[in-house]
Amino acid sequence: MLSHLYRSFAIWVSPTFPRKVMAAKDLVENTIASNKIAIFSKSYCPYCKRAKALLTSEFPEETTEILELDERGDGSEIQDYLLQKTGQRTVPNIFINQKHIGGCDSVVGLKEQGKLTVLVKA
Ligand SMILES: N[C@@H](CCC(=O)N[C@@H](CS)C(=O)NCC(=O)O)C(=O)O
Repeated sequence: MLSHLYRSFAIWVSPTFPRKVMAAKDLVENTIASNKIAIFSKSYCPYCKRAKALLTSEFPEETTEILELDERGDGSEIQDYLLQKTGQRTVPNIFINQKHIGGCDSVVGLKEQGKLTVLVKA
């Protein structure tokens, strides 16, 4: 418990902390802005695998970027920023046409309701 508190404090007082948070914010916003489909994922996550498979097979022609947060040094800053932006901490965290969609359940639900293509082609 004490070591956890110390670690949190050490991160907050670190001179690189504000820079890392800003870099994560810019990266997330640029990824969303420059792609039709942006998927913030973790490589081992089954929900992510399902959502990635669905979106890449349904829309292979669309610009899609997938960031695997567990394979990056800045993954936790990205996840923190996504929580701040969307209220969602879990992955996958998906954006289509710059609109926040949610996770795997949301994408599968939209597909089942026949609403996914409309969102992507908007
Ligand atoms: N209902 C969610 C489930 C997503 C979920 O539980 N993802 C796990 C990874 S498999 C997660 O984000 N856990 C917290 C974390 O990795 O920080 C969805 O459909 O996307």
